[in-house]
Amino acid sequence: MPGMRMPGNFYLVGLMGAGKTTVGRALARATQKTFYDSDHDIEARTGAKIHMIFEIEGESGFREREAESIAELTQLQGIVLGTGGGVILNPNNRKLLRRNGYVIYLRASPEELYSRTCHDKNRPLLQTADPLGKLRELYEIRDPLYREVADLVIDTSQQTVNSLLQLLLKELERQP
Ligand SMILES: Nc1ncnc2c1ncn2[C@@H]1O[C@H](COP(=O)(O)OP(=O)(O)O)[C@@H](O)[C@H]1O
Ligand SMILES: O=C(O)C1=C[C@@H](OP(=O)(O)O)[C@@H](O)[C@H](O)C1
Ligand SMILES: [Mg+2]
Repeated sequence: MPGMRMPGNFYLVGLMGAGKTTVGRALARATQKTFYDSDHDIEARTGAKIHMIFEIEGESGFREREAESIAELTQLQGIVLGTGGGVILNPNNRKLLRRNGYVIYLRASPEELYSRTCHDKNRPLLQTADPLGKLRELYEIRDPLYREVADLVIDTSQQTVNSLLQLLLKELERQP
């Protein structure tokens, strides 16, 4: 149902390859909200790609920049926010997401996530000898954290970006 206006903010969480950026952009268009992505925000502020920030400042430097970005983006109203997959590791990020928007967890199996991300070089955590093993490890650690912050869990298995969008719009319409 394109063009449907809904109140508030929608925040998308999930692992790398879950579709936060792609589905988030489509959801923003359909709900007439402005789309933001925390990774794009960090790249715009620094003028550097995510993999470059990891190379220069390490994961901890990236996480600091990510927390700054989340603190600012969660002040905005009427947005769809695609977060980075590791955003939920920081308790303050989790608090800000829960407090300021409706949080949607896009779930997928490590195998599906692998098939969606295996050709992309801009995800430094997956540039290892065993990226599928890494995704399995991250899934174990993070799935409970995504569920902790989520108002809605959507299984993205066997769904195209468009069918997910339709499913999401139907679910969101039912919310008070
Ligand atoms: N439901 C889906 N089915 C198939 N491919 C998908 C789906 N969601 C996303 N993708 C593809 O997977 C890749 C990663 O998507 P992206 O939106 O960047 O994920 P994230 O931001 O969660 O890491 C993109 O090429 C995107 O087109
Ligand atoms: O899962 C993670 O820790 C990360 C996910 C990435 O975003 P996507 O989930 O959009 O790929 C990006 O923030 C960075 O490479 C770290
Ligand atoms: Mg993304």
